[in-house]
Amino acid sequence: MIGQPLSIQGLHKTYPGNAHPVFDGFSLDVEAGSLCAIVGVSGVGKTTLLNCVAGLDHWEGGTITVGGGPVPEGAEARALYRRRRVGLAFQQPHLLPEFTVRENLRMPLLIDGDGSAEAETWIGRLLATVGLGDLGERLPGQLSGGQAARAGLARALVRRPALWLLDEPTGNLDPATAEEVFGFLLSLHAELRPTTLLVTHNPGLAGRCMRTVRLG
Ligand SMILES: Nc1ncnc2c1ncn2[C@@H]1O[C@H](COP(=O)(O)OP(=O)(O)OP(=O)(O)O)[C@@H](O)[C@H]1O
Repeated sequence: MIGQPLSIQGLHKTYPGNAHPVFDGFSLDVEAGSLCAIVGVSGVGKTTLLNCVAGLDHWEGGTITVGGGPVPEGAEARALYRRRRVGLAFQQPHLLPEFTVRENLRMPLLIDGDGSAEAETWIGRLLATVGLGDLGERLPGQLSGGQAARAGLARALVRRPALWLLDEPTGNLDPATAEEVFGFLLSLHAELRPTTLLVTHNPGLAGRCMRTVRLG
C-alpha cells in the first residue's frame, strides 16, 4: 500500500475579503489507504479542502499532516510535496494534447529522472488497469471523454503518491460513462491503495466509497 494517513485538525480558512469562513475548526482523520467521498452542497468548501490538502492554498489556523508530517510551508517545499506525495485529478483531465497517452504518463517520471525500463513496465500496467492498454499511442484528442478521464486518473497515480485527490473526476461524463470510469477508479485504488479524497456530487458513487464525509 502506498497510502499514508491524512489528518486535518482544527482547520480555519477564510478567503481574503469574504465575511464568512469556509472552515471554522474543521477536523478529519482519514486512514491510510482509505477511499473517502467528500460530498456537500455547492460552495460548502469541497474544492477548498482539496486545495489545502494539496498545498495549493493557504489557511490561517489548524494543521494538515500526511504520514505524520505537516504539509510544508513555502512555494518550493510545497511544489516538492505535490510532486512526491500528491496525485491530482480534476473534472477535465488536462492531458498534454501534443503528447500521446503513454507520453503523458511518462512525463512526470522523466521529470523525476526516471526513464528506466521498469518505469515503462509500470506505465504499461497502469494503462492496462484503466483499460487503455491498446490506446497508449493515441493523442488525447483521439480519446473519448471517458477514456481521457481514465488516462487522467492513471497519470495522477504514476508517481505512486501517498494521496490521491480527485475533484469530480467523472463530473463531466454521462451517467453510464461516469459509472464505467468509477469502476476503473476502484480498480486503481484496490491495486495501489493511495489515501483518497474523492469530491463528488453523485450519491451513487459516494455510496460505493469506503466512507463518506459530508461538509456543511
Ligand atoms: N478564490 C476565492 N476567493 C474568494 N472566495 C472563494 C474563492 N474560492 C472559493 N471561494 C468561496 O469559498 C466557498 C467554497 O468554495 P469551493 O469552491 O471550495 O466550494 P465547493 O464545495 O467545491 O463548490 P462546488 O460544489 O460548486 O464546486 C464558496 O463560498 C466560494 O464562493
